Amino acid sequence: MKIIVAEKISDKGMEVLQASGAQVDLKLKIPREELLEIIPAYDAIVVRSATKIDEEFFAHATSVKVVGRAGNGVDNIDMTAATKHGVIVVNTPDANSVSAAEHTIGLMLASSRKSPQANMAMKNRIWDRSPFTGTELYRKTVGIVGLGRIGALVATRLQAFDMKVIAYDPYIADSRFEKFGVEKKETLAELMQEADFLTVHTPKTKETLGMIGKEQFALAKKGLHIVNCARGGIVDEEALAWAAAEGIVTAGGIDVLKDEPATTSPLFDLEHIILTPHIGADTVEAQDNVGVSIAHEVLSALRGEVVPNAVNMPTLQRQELEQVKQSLKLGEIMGKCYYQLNKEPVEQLEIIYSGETAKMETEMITLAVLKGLMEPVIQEKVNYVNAGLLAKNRGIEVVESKIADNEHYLNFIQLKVHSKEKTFTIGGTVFGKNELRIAEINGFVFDVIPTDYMLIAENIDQPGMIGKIGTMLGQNNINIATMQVSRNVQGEKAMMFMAIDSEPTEEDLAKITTVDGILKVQFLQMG
Ligand SMILES: NC(=O)c1ccc[n+]([C@@H]2O[C@H](COP(=O)([O-])OP(=O)(O)OC[C@H]3O[C@@H](n4cnc5c(N)ncnc54)[C@H](O)[C@@H]3O)[C@@H](O)[C@H]2O)c1
Ligand SMILES: O=C(O)[C@H](O)COP(=O)(O)O
Repeated sequence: MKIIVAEKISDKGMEVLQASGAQVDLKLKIPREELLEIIPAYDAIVVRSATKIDEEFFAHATSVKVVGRAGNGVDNIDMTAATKHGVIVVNTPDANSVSAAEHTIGLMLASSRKSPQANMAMKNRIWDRSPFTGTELYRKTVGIVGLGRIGALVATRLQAFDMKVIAYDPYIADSRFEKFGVEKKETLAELMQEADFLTVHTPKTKETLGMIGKEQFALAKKGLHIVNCARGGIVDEEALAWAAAEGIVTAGGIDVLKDEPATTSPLFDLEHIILTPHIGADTVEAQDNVGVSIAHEVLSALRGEVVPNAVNMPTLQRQELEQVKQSLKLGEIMGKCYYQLNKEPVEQLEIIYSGETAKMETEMITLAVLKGLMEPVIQEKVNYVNAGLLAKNRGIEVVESKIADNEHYLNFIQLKVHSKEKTFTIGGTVFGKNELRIAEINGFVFDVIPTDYMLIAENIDQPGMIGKIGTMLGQNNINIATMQVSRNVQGEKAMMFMAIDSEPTEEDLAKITTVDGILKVQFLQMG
């Protein structure tokens, strides 16, 4: 296993990676061209916010299975491209939140008291108190844009300063505002009109880029203090410069700029706006948390284990994952059967979860079914990350339904795979903790343990069929481990389901079909 660490993570994080036995190459500040040249040799890459992980990167990164973002924001990673290439992106969304929140408050206090400017004067041996009259936070109104992890930490901390906290976040429930004692504002305009201090804590998205612009500043009270410790560009830099020139914004602290690393921005020339070079997460504690967390996540993802913070696939808590683990296996096995038994392209995949399975988090099971379904016929690697997208691209409509009760089984998954001409069905259950069973194929009832090699034969329900097929397989040196026969109407079509110990050749199968009464024989590779 080879892992490249392209941006600095803590020594503790490096130690976790190295202890895994993987080859870990630290390549700080590696030029882009060089990175693209060497990346084909790596299984995983660890980055922070400075490395662009885009389509061009993935086109070169042919062996990369995991991108570890040692931090929170993933706006430097093209998630669509990662998903398309089946690469898992993991991050550490919580590990640096406290540091970012504290830096936000630090910027708010420092800019309000002009501490950095006073420090500069002192270092120039100037003792003059008069330019540094500041403003208190006490009893002022702070407007928070985005009441997520960091927004909420900032809110509770500022309440200790006796500030009135109002927030605008149209994507969260009212209960979250209530939980943090924050007054909800329905519109950004309302927030802008009431705030004495404004701080943004949204991700960088199409919607949030430039969301605090000239129009918003024009609504603000004169003397607004502003902080951006989220992402550069959410507060439009030109607009902020304009608002400062107009006396609308009189203080501010900005940790993030639109184009980083930045040496040009209208903000560099603003006396009352203090700047830091994206250091919100740069504390010993945050970097230790981030480094250790990302190391564990990357290693888990590489081993195909639980990844709690996978950004581009459904995540499950450890307990939920334990619950669905066997259903994932069952779903994948059943999905795998379709193209081995049918040649018609799938139009619609119906997945019916019933009994206890209906109460589970089934999103991942559906992905497991899709993974199994497409793996036998697709050249690209199919995994939980790209299975949904690959199915969509192949025009497969996925319909899930849940039925609380199942007459016969405690838990049951049934697939109805619809092609243009017909519908193939397969159903299965998990007995006890981990006993998988195929319980139905095309209306024939079974109780079969899926094994690596299986044969399915359709035959006329007449005496002597089992003996004939057994003899035929024996002649070809194929041992039957277990066998079940199922029929619905006496004398009509029946089905035999056999677990065999070795893989038959095409010739073996052809010979069996010559047996009188055998209608069809197909081999299934389940493992
Ligand atoms: N400066 C740093 O070093 C540093 C450190 C950590 C995180 N960050 C950044 O801080 C930001 C917040 O991180 P977080 O962990 O709190 O994220 P989060 O996902 O927990 O919260 C973001 C909140 O923003 C809200 N939101 C999204 N779009 C919105 C919109 N258009 N209007 C209003 N609200 C909107 C969401 O509903 C959510 O509640 C991110 O941009 C992250 O990258 C920066
Ligand atoms: O999103 C984050 O986690 C912060 O912005 C920190 O980014 P960094 O890891 O590049 O410091």
